[in-house]
Amino acid sequence: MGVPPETSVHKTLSPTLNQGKTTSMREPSECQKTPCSKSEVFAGCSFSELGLNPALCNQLQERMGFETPTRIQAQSIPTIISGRHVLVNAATGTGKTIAYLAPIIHSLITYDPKVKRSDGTLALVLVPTRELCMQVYEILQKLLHRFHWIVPGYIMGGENRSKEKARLRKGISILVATPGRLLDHLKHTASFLHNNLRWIIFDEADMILELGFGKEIEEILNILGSRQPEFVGSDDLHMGPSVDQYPKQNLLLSATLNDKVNHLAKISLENPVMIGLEDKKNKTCSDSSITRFGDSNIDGIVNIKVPATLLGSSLEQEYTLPSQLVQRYVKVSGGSRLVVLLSILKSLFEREVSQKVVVFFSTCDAVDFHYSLMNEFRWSSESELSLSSEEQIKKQKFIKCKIFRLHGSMEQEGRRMSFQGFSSEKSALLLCTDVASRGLDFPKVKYIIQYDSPGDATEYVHRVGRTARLGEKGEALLFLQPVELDYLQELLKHGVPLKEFPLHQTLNKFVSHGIKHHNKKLLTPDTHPWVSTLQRALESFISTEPKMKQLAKDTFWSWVRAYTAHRGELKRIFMVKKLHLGHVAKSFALKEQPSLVGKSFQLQVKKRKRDERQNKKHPLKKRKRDTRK
Ligand SMILES: Nc1ncnc2c1ncn2[C@@H]1O[C@H](COP(=O)(O)OP(=O)(O)OP(=O)(O)O)[C@@H](O)[C@H]1O
Repeated sequence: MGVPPETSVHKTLSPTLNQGKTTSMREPSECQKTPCSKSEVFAGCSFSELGLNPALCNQLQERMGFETPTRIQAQSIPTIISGRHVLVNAATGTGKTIAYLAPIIHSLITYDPKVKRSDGTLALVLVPTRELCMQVYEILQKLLHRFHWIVPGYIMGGENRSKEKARLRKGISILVATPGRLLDHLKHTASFLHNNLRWIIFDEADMILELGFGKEIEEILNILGSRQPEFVGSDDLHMGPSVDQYPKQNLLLSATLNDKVNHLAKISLENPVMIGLEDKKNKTCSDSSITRFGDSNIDGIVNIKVPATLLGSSLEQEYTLPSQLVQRYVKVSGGSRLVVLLSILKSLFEREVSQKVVVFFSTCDAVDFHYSLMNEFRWSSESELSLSSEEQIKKQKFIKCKIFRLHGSMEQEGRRMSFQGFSSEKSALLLCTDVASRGLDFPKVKYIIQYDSPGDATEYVHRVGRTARLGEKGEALLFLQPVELDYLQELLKHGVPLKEFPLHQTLNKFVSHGIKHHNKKLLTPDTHPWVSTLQRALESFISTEPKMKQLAKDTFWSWVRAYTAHRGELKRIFMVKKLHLGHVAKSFALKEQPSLVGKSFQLQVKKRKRDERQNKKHPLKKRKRDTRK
């Protein structure tokens, strides 16, 4: 294998580890701004000015249609080419994937002699979810179209291990992987060659750790010999490759950072450059200096001492959200939630011919229930009671659009089809859990609805980040019950202010036949005739469909269970005892609250106890919401 051309840059680096030191790399005034329109997302330079190989620049332009780099790409690409370890913290949808893939491909293209499959894996991209794994792999395939000798590949949970083994045996130059499956192959696939590994990239680094993969990551770093020496225990020393043939470079990227990333940064990054951190954090760094785009003179970058925590506490982190994103909340009591959700969705899909909406739920059951309900519930604008049989036939789907679902309990093939189907549709609705909240780049999503509130502000940021990407417009709506309104203060602590959604405007659009005129302004969602009419229709539908009724009951139980799973400060806001469970039942179109003493509920309780026992063993995997990735 050829000698990497950038190694000379490394000679200027201190050969010793520089733990606790980072470098701030900022383009004057440009990276100070929140991305708020296309002109502020993109940099004022070309890909070739960043020093990228001309053939790769062509590929970016012709195959991908990318004329200009984004600001985060303009900052990251030259720094990564220079060989420095990097930590990138930038808003959702700002092009972080190309920011790390382009410089790695650039470096691999320039290897002389050329990279061969027998060199094994040279770059490893770690991602938290299977969908993100597929997405990064697909981008890689496009980028590498002209560079057939550099082979992309992926390994992830849910796939066939033997087929993966065969692919690894042949050799994969750039490998995208989920942590569990990667560790499995590192331990059990002898033909997986990785001693030439040069790059490890943690995409959505905080999520990988949030999911409880901390131990796996440490083990992976040990096996790959990429853990920083002073953090390697004596037992681990034998695990890495005997000779570090080429300089290693690790990259961490995420739109949000947390305390656990501090630890990962410490054990995996050597003297890193920090890109995209907000002003506030840099102010804590006394002697930061500025490096311009394309400046690979790393002597010009001053290392800065950072406090004990590299990134500050996640409890106080201010998040950067695209400012063109319209963020609102809607206050709805439990009993009217379902009708309000369906009404908002109906009006969104009637408003625009091509509309893409994502709705987040807390549990897999909730996704399945609403998916079945929205597909099966039929409606006519006439009042239910006055319908003749002929009119019954005219009843149509309430929300007329393609509906997809995505959650962690689905079969792999179903997940793949939903992911690809929703991505390729021009107009569609996706019902999902947080499995879809990270990194997924569904084109043209205009509206995000958080029907069940997110765990914490970080999750909020990632969920809404599925819209308003790359300077595009987008709207986000958070459902809150009156007793949950303190959550707005939680968001505000992180610099996320929300305005109230004018719900009456949406509800007033719907005519409810046979109901006498009210003063519309005085109506609340709970007293609105449209809400009660639709609620009655939904309850009558559920009561006549035994399967749906059982699903509604199961969903009610698991929803209550998930509601108790909020952590820390949020426990104070989301308290089951503050909820009216009869109203919660109405939100599943049940006329009565299901018993909390029945057989099914006992099964749920047993499951919760089992989870709690597991949580004691694995404290990081605490949430009972859908955390399966
Ligand atoms: N230079 C560019 N010009 C035009 N489009 C780009 C450019 N770079 C990336 N994109 C597109 O921008 C979108 C967002 O990119 P990407 O998914 O990498 O963002 P991200 O910052 O990783 O987001 P998240 O934090 O949500 O993971 C993608 O559709 C990608 O193809």
